[in-house]
Amino acid sequence: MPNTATRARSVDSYRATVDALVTDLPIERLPVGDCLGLVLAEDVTAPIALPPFDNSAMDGYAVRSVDVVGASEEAPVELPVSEDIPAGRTDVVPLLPGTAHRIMTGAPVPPGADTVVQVELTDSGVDKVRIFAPVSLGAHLRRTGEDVREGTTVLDKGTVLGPPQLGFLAALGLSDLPVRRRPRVLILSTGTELVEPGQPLAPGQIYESNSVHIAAAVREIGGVARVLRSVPDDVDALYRTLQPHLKDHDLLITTGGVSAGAYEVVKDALAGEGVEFLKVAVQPGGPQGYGTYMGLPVVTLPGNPVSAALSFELFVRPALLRAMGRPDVDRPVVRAKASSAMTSPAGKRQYRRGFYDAGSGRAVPVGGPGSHLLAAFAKSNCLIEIPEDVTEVPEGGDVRLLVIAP
Ligand SMILES: Nc1nc2c(c(=O)[nH]1)N[C@H]1C(S)=C(S)[C@@H](COP(=O)(O)OP(=O)(O)OC[C@H]3O[C@@H](n4cnc5c(N)ncnc54)[C@H](O)[C@@H]3O)O[C@H]1N2
Ligand code: MOO
Repeated sequence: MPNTATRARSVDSYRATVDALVTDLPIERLPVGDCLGLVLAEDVTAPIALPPFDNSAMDGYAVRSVDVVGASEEAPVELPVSEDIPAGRTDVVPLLPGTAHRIMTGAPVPPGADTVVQVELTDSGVDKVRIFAPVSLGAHLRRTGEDVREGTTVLDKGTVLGPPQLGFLAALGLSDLPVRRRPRVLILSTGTELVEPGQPLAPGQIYESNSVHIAAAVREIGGVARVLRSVPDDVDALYRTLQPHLKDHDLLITTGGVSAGAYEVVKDALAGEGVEFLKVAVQPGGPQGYGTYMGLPVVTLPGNPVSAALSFELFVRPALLRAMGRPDVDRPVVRAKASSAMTSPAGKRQYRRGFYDAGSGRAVPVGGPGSHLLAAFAKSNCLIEIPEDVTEVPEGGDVRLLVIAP
């Protein structure tokens, strides 16, 4: 008697299941330079003002504006230069009326000065300077607190820390930040046919690529990926490989060995050990598994490379981003016109690899629906979503896209 298929879970329901598996990551204080892509766990208050002191925006001369009124090419104003103030000078020497201090960009403006004359408007004198143009009061001064006032909230809890935010927080003197730490993801590929890239390939063997893709996808969102050497279709080898690493990770991702064949190593090893196997109504990515093995949350992805990648994209990526506290768990969605007709199986949500051209508003399917078509995936920038109740999309039909690359 043929195996009767149990009803497949919907994409949305399975996404919620995987989301619930991955717990929120703990809050830690991490060095500011290690926080790229992480999320602030508390509001940040400015411990100092920015700029912290009045300083010059130009290389030139600090003066009193009244002393240079009426300066021109024909009638330059000459002032004695009594001090030289490079950036970093920390002692304070007031400017006396009728004198100038030579000053560099970023150096503190001396008390008494209210204006900076840029060097190009002078003869660059060292002991005395001739000024050839009038300068308006306050020119080229960067005032204390003009950017940030001390004690104000400058970034809110929940802010994603990109280069501008990190540079700014460093400028405030913050050496470490309260963030949800990176998820540590353990990755294990399975399959006796797999060979590491760089090694010779015997007939019947293929290069192992899933772990490279999944690890890169984990790192792209700010996670820490640890890739184990792939295991053959041997349950004991799988247990032995996993055992030493179960403790220090937040999630285990396996690929392969979850469908209906005779050598399904992941299913054989983990079914009954806290991991449940099921079918999801999606193509690619039908056979899936999830659960907790020896205390470690596990997601078992199907082995076909596009299936594994899409399963990560649809189910695991949003769960990890949410656990990191990221507000932006979903890919940008756009609507476009299909450049050619497509078919899709009834009752399954299909994700076709595609190329979205924002200029024309068209989505071009790249390659077919097959879950082995890696070259097409590598040339795609979007996933074309064909809903469960749609079996045919006509040329020019309206489609929804997930934008996955620029
Ligand atoms: N009788 C059935 N057969 C299959 C079904 C089914 O429902 N009934 N489902 C098919 C679908 S859909 C998928 S997806 C695959 C999933 O199978 P597994 O998870 O058991 O994956 P494997 O059989 O181990 O591998 C599938 C395919 O992918 C290649 N592979 C595996 N791992 C890697 C890797 N790390 N790097 C590169 N390529 C990899 C492997 O060589 C196979 O060609 O099952 C279908 N079959
Ligand atoms: O569901 Mo499989 O993942 O289509 O190739």
